[in-house]
Amino acid sequence: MGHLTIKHVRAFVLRGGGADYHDQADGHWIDDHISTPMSKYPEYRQSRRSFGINVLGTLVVEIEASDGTVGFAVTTGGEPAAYIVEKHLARFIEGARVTDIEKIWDQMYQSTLYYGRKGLVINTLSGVDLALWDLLGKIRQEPVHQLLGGAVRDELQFYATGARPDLAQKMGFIGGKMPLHHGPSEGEEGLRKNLEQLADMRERVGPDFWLMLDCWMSLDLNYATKLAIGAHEHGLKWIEEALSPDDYWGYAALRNNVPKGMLVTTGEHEATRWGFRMLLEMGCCDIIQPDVGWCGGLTELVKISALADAHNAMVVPHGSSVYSYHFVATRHNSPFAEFLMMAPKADEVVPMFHPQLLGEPVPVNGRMRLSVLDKPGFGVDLNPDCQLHRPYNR
Ligand SMILES: C[C@H](O)[C@H](O)CC(=O)C(=O)O
Ligand SMILES: [Mg+2]
Repeated sequence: MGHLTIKHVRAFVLRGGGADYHDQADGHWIDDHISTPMSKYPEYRQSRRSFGINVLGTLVVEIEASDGTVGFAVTTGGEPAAYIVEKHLARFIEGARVTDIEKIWDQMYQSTLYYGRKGLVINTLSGVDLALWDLLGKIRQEPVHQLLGGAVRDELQFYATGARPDLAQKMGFIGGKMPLHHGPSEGEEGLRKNLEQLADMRERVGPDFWLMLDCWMSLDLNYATKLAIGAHEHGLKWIEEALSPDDYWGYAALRNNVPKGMLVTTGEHEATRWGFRMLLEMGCCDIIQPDVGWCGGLTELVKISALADAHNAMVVPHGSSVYSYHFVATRHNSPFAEFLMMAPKADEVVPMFHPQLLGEPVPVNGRMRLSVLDKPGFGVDLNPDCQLHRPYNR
């Protein structure tokens, strides 16, 4: 096995849902007047697709070993990411040993530093990294959670993100996270509506069910503080991604400002151990939420998680389906996981990356047995019904 090398890497683009989970049709809860950094422009307030949240589409990275085994992964990044894989990163991948994951990561990161570090480039690198882990798992016929050192629990438990925590409660989830609908540019009236929505949901779910608000980078410190104080009487468990991911200082101040017991969470748009080091050392949050498809992949997430552990912070990865399930199972400081409700009305559990993956497991009663993940690699296949497009076939 040690002598197996990588023969080919191929990058494809896919449209419609899946890893680019904001790429949904009209009427989906995920695009219904959600507060964003663009909400200050009234013409971009009603829909995130209006400002282009879904322009990139899904990147599919396929890596083929010299024995013909193929590993793959999906993330966001679409055509520009496919360009980076084929025209730049391929040189570090093809010809390397299938076990060279750490070296390939370092070469991809160092060689893109002058135009990378965060965002699209790290999404791309993450996609390659996840495909390498999938390939190694498939070659060794072991699930990725075993390659990572083994699971620390037999079952994962989930909270649900979506418009209907009351329905998520009935489906067995441990909590519900709602999108915030109104930002600072909608003034006091918007703030009142945000709090009314939370109060209404608290009424429906009773006193003990976790309720959280996802602010998707859209607030300023003053608004976030007022929201947190107002939300405290409705038992808000955490306020998520309230500020710009660049505002480490704002997060540190917000953490001081929120009522005792309320948690501050962020990090889904942060990347690499260096970005998370800022969040952790500056005391920005209680829970970090890296997305394994965006933060640098699994190789980097393991390092980020160790850093968080040393700072007594939990790591609850953002979405990302099987790619995070295999990780969460192996970490003591990841006691629960997120499940993104991709049904348009958030009224049923559907696989998060549907329709792009086959065999994608979902929580049942808000839980997932580890045995469900006991398949080689990440345990999923690409759906052959999805139209793959390879824009930069070398
Ligand atoms: C619901 C949020 O606006 C976003 O679409 C997903 C997210 O940030 C999360 O799951 O966390
Ligand atoms: Mg979020």
